[in-house]
Amino acid sequence: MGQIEESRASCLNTLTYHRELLVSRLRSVQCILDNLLACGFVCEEDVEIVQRTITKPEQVRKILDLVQCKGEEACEYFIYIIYKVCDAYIDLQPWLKEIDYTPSRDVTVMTVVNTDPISRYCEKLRHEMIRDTCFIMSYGQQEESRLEDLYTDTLMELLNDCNESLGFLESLDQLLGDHAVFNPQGETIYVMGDAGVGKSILLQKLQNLWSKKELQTDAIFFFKFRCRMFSIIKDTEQISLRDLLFKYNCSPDQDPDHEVFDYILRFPEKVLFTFDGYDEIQTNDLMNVAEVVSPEAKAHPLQLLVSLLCGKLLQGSHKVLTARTGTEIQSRVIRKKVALRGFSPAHLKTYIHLHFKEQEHRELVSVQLDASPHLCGLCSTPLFCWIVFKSFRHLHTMHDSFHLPETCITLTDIFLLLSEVFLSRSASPAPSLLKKSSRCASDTFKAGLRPLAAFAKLALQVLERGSFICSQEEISACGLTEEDLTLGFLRPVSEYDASGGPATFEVLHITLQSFLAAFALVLDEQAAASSILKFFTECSRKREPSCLPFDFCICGSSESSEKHPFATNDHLQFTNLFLCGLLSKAHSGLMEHLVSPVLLKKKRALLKSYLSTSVKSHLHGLPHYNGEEGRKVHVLPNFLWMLRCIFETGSKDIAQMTAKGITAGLIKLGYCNVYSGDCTALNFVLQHRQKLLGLDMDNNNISDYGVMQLRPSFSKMTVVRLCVNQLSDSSMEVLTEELCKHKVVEVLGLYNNHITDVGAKLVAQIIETCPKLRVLKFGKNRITGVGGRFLASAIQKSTSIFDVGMWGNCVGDEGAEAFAEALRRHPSLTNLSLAANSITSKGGKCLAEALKENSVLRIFWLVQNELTDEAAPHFAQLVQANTGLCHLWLISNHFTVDGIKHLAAALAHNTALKEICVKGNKLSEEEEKQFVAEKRLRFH
Ligand SMILES: Nc1ncnc2c1ncn2[C@@H]1O[C@H](COP(=O)(O)OP(=O)(O)OP(=O)(O)O)[C@@H](O)[C@H]1O
Repeated sequence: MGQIEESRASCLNTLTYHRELLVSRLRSVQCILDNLLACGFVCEEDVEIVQRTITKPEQVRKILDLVQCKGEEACEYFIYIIYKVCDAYIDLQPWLKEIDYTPSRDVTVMTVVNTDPISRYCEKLRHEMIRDTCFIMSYGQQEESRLEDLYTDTLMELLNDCNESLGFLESLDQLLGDHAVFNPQGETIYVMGDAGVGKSILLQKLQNLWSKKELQTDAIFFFKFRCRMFSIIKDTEQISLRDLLFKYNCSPDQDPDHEVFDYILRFPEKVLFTFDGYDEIQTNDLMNVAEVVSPEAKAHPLQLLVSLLCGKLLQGSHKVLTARTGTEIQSRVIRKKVALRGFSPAHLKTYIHLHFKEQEHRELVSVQLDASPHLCGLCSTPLFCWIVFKSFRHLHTMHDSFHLPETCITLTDIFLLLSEVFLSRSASPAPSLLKKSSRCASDTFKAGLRPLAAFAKLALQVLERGSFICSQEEISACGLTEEDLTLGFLRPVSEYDASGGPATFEVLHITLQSFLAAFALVLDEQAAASSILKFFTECSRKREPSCLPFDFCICGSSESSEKHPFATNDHLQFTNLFLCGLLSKAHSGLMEHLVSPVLLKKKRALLKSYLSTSVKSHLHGLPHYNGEEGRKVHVLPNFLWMLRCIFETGSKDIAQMTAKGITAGLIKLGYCNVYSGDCTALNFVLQHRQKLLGLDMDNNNISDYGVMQLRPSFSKMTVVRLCVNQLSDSSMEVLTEELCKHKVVEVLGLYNNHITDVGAKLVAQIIETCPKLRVLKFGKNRITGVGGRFLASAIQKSTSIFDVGMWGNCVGDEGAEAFAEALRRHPSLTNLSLAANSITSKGGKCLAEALKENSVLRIFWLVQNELTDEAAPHFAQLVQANTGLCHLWLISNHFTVDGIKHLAAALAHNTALKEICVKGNKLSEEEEKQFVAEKRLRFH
């Protein structure tokens, strides 16, 4: 009791003693008053008196006077409020620590209600965010799926500023963390990915986790924006940062003193922003928009956006920005970069499980997918996967016999399926009545032609004026009724208009808008037939972006945004692609029901002739250069779009002509954002190739499905470069079968994939069987000593191989010993890297001993291993043996000055060695200096 008394007495004293500090730091007066009133420590009149006082410090003084005169209990309760509502009294938390405050048992039974505007606002934000994010955007308007029921992880690859892979994110929490930050000054986390890969859904998941307090972050405010909104606002409209935050998200209630905004300005690090779809901003020169530095100033929302991204406004706030791949963004603002790569095979399995509740459906779909790697490739893009699954479910429910198309389904097929689902919904009263009826797609399209044509016309109109949004008037002008809107092609949008203006709509997905626009071009019987080519012309006018990794980062130049306002023109490319699909022979059966066959034929001929001419001129104009592997050509992303279009047309003639037109011996498609679905298109062309060809597809996203699609083309491939492509052992099975059958491969690049010892055994088979194989790049996989043994033993038997890269595996001493055996008197190997392979002195000794008998090896990399001075005498003997070795790389091992002395002494007996690099070993700067005379011993 005595102790409690003492602590109570100390609360009163504490308030007196720290009065000045409390007066200057206590801000949220209302919450204190509300609680004091609720507990009866003050009365209504007291509250009024305090509220009548004008300045905040005066109000605090009054409250302090009141509680102090009410006694110790009131004083302790006063401190307890500050302790409990820590968000609102963040400035006083250090003070509580300083006075070592712990609430007494008596006070903890008292209730404290958080009526602070900041906390209330955070609650409101979370509440609204939960409401806005718990469902995945409804495509059919009738059905909605809960995000948590359907969200499936996707591959999230971390990239550096030159777009080189830094591995994969394991969870969404890591997105906001410091891992893989390459520019600490930048404040924006940049998430990029192709159409439909799940950028918006990823943000939605992030928002949903935050709203449920399940995201690891200190952010207590979360503002979400869709970028297309920024350019929809009139040029003349000027708004303040406060309006941007509060009008376009939610606004604080009962905050007469603007405490929420003040708090945001004071603690920007508590704020998290997401900006979705930066590519959708329609402005000519986004990079040169004038920045705003004052939070009070009014400016166009785009200026506010750019200023937020650059950290001129709310510096220190967290920002996640998404955009389509290829969108140009100033690298100085980017903190870290993540590329979304869609569903992996394991993710796809999970998604099947989540999507289909019925076991029968799950099994049917799995069987059909297993039979078609091409379909799996397409389904690695979540949007396409969703459409395929949704169509399957709908059509399977309606018609007993529905199966997914078996061979070579195209993107056009996928969007036709979606349209059929939409149209059939309106036509069919209840699925059960129709069950077992046979499906007739052309009947569904014929019956739905009026609304379909109207939606298509609308989509084209909107696309032509470079927009994604349409008004109610435009909708009516196209002849669409309220009932048509329920079909599912459009959805209402509210977030663009803060003032509650008339309703606007958007097509459910931009890619669907492109599809509908293409449909309109085909259906149009009024315009000249040649108008189908308008977007081709537009795309070819645009500056061709480069595939090179570093070019992507160089931006900010005004020339990049030429005539067309969009940052990328993917949506136009997609329109062209769908046009090719709709005009293909494969779809003529359907299209002839919808448009006059004569006109259709005319349009098809026009398209074919255009494609032929442009493929020819494209291939002709590509820059060729001579490299080690012969005459090369580095193709540009436009070439990829051409391949996609050719595949959609299904025209063997054009494919043949393209295959013939490739005059170079090697095509480089590195960093071109090729995904697994594209490999079918590539194969469609390459299968017509007679001559041998090298294919460099390093740094793409083709996965095992892509390799399966390329299977027939491997017969002609001399160079197979598939580095950084997420390949697993199953790809090695395909490669081994094909390459060993045809035996023409000379270069095999498999660096940085997910290959294990199982795959290494298969690759060993390739080395043994292919007599022309010269180069093997196999670094950064998951090879241990076991796999190392297979490879070394195969290399031992090869007489052609001269360059082997094994950097960054884990072959250890077991692998080192095997490689030592292989190297002893090996006839051809001149360059070997066993860097970063956990090799200790034991393995190092074996290697050095064996190499004494090898007179062919010129470059030997043992960087980043665990060699110590114990191995030094053996390497010294190797050096002394003067075998012909020119470069010995021993960087970042554990040699000390004693070990290096051995090497230095041995160099005196060697004439062939150009250098031994020993940087990053265990020598001080002073110790390194004693070797300055030996120029070939390099520490830098
Ligand atoms: N992680 C995921 N889990 C489940 N479904 C997903 C996921 N990601 C995407 N989807 C499905 O794919 C559809 C399209 O995804 P989303 O709109 O996020 O693509 P996007 O990358 O933003 O495309 P765009 O660049 O064309 O706007 C979603 O509506 C959803 O049905």
